[in-house]
Amino acid sequence: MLISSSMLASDFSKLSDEIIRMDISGADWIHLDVMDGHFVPNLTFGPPVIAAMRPFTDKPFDVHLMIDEPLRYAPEFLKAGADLVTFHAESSSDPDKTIELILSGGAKPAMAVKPGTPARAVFPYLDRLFMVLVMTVEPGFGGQKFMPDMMEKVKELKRAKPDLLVQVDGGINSETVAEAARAGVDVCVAGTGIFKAPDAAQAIRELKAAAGAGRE
Ligand SMILES: O=C(CO)[C@@H](O)[C@H](O)COP(=O)(O)O
Repeated sequence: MLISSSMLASDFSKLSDEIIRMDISGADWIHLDVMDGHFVPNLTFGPPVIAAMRPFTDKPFDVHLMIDEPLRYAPEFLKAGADLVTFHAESSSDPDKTIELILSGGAKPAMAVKPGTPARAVFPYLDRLFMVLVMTVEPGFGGQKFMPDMMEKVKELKRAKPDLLVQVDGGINSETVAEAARAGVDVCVAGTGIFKAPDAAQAIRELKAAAGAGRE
């Protein structure tokens, strides 16, 4: 199980230290939640802040765009150093054009579905997607409860394309990570469970161990 640590739960007053802390704690990817106040009822950060964080780690930047117009803004996120760009099936941008743009910028494209959106919304694009993100909470805020019903979507996606990476995001802890692993999830986003733990490295190790046990 890969762990993508969500900077949404970090201390924003010391982002460079927090990135370094995740780097040395064993996070596989750094998850960056971009919210525009329209697509979701919250605002976070944009390309300049991501570009400022970029020099502090070589780990992949996993940028989750919770914005209305990913096609319009994706070039700025590519320039800021995004390695993966995830946009939502519910956004107003054309998915084919958005995928093309991300690929032409040298990054990996992914699509996300909110809890109320069926997995089949991304089926037409699966052949060009590196990953699908199944939201396990309503996007917008950290610290919410994992929705176990979403595991059906994970299984459906894996049946449709077995080598697709499936990511889940929201409410991940040592119990829910095992449930996700059993369903076939490859990447878990975790914010609160890592940043608020007394020892982030231990929290990441525990998540990975629990996922391993869940798969057995
Ligand atoms: O995208 C989001 C929320 O919209 C997530 O990345 C959360 O930030 C995950 O946080 P926790 O549930 O682990 O606190």
